Amino acid sequence: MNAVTRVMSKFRLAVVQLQVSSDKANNLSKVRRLVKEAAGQGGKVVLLPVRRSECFLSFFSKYAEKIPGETTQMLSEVAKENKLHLVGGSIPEEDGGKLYNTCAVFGPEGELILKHRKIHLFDIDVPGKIRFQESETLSPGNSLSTFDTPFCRVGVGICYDMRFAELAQLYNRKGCQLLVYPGAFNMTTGPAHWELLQRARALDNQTYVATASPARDEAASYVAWGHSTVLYVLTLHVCGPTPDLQYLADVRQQIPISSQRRDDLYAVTAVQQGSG
Ligand SMILES: NC(=O)CCC(=O)C(=O)O
Repeated sequence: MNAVTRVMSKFRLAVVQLQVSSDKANNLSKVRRLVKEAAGQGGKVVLLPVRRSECFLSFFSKYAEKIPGETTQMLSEVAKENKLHLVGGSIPEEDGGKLYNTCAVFGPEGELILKHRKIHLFDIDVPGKIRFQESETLSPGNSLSTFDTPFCRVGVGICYDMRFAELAQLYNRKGCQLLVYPGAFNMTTGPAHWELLQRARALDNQTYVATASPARDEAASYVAWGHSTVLYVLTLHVCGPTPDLQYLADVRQQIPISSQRRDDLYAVTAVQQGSG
């Protein structure tokens, strides 16, 4: 049975935007409180933002953890306590002497469903504005990451991954109805592209898209744009935090681009599915 045929038409998605600091214990206790609050309001899938360390490469090795490790153990407990799917933002992961930017996803029994390692590293140079070279510190992941909930199939990316239309297209081909991107755009690219990219991914793929950012902290050396987006969707409207899978199915039927693709003329294919 695939995700499309077994949907419960609506569910509540919660996106947590919190002020993230370098105080790990404080971040984790805020997460615990906010996920409980989201569950109390009917949240069945909860999306957390990237940790601040995503933005501070020098902190990456300092805060890196194994998975499972302290943070993911706590996220697993929180998912289990609240009986929901938890998309655990992203944390610095150390594995085999390499560092990754990794999003761990947990199910309602606290089980680790997957870990998505950021595939596209944020290496940009906008003169006078922002230069960032994640590849000097991090290694890229090599796998696509999707998971099933009782509501829909979900595709996972982290931050810069959202710029790559091909990834979202492949998730669409794999049956995803919701794409989630924990992220922390900056004050240069955020205003210009953060929302536009979400709309583009949603429109091209006729999927829901959700993003979670740390709250803006003007005192930080990397100021995140913030603007976690509850959901942008589809062709005609921006919706609230309740994805309506029936609406999505209707739009896909009304404007049936997935069956109208010219697979005889072009293709987007995954070349390999490595580990990590
Ligand atoms: N850390 C990131 O991936 C930031 C991505 C970003 O800001 C962008 O403009 O893309």
